[in-house]
Amino acid sequence: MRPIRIALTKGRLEKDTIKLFEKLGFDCEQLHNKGRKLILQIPDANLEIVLAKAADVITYIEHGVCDMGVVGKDTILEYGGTFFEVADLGFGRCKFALAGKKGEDFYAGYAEKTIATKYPNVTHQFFESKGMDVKIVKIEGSVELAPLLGLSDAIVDIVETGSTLKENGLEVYEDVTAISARLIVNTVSLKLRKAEIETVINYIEKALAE
Ligand SMILES: Nc1ncnc2c1ncn2[C@@H]1O[C@H](COP(=O)(O)OP(=O)(O)OP(=O)(O)O)[C@@H](O)[C@H]1O
Ligand SMILES: O=P(O)(O)OC[C@H]1O[C@H](OP(=O)(O)OP(=O)(O)O)[C@H](O)[C@@H]1O
Repeated sequence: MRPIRIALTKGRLEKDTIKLFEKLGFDCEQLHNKGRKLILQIPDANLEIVLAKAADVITYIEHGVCDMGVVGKDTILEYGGTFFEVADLGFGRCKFALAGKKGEDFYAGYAEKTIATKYPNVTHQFFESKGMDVKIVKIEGSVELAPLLGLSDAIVDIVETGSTLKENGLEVYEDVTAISARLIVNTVSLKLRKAEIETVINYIEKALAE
């Protein structure tokens, strides 16, 4: 049987996830010296680590080719899917916020608003919950440009330190939802390899409580 596979979101969540694995006592030598390798071993724990883009972590878990995953709540809210969300890992903290040019009253006037975002589903749900019709424009990155260039009235985007907004003359109008990294598990794996997966979850929960 193959080792339990954990899909790890590349980029901002990588360092803190490795720190957590080290706290569990795992040998993370391969993770530290990965070079361009995408599949790495934690030999002493019989775990295999797969490095993937955020949305792909969910895809690999849903298809059952990875058993567990570490992914931001932002990705879970945007892409959804069938899996168990078993723990809030407490790192990767940031938030979704509605933001726009400083000093403007977003809710003034009756004209339909245009919102630019990398997260159309989160944005749709946010405005639907307010009973407000908006036009959503999908942007792939540096979403802050959209209101500055006059493409949108506001953005829904991730805010962490707030520096990107501040340095571009923008401000938060309203918080949408808090975000942090989550541990997710394939529903079938949790049944078929229950003991092994629960051992990892228990280790993680113990480390988080320390
Ligand atoms: N300032 C931030 N901006 C974006 N994501 C953040 C931030 N702080 C924490 N995160 C978390 O880190 C996760 C990974 O973000 P990262 O920017 O590394 O990859 P990404 O969102 O796929 O972006 P890119 O397409 O630029 O690689 C996000 O899904 C989110 O949960
Ligand atoms: O509040 P801050 O600490 O400034 O962080 C928020 C910024 O970081 C993210 O962008 P990222 O760097 O991932 O680039 P992107 O816009 O190309 O996605 C996010 O989309 C914001 O632009």
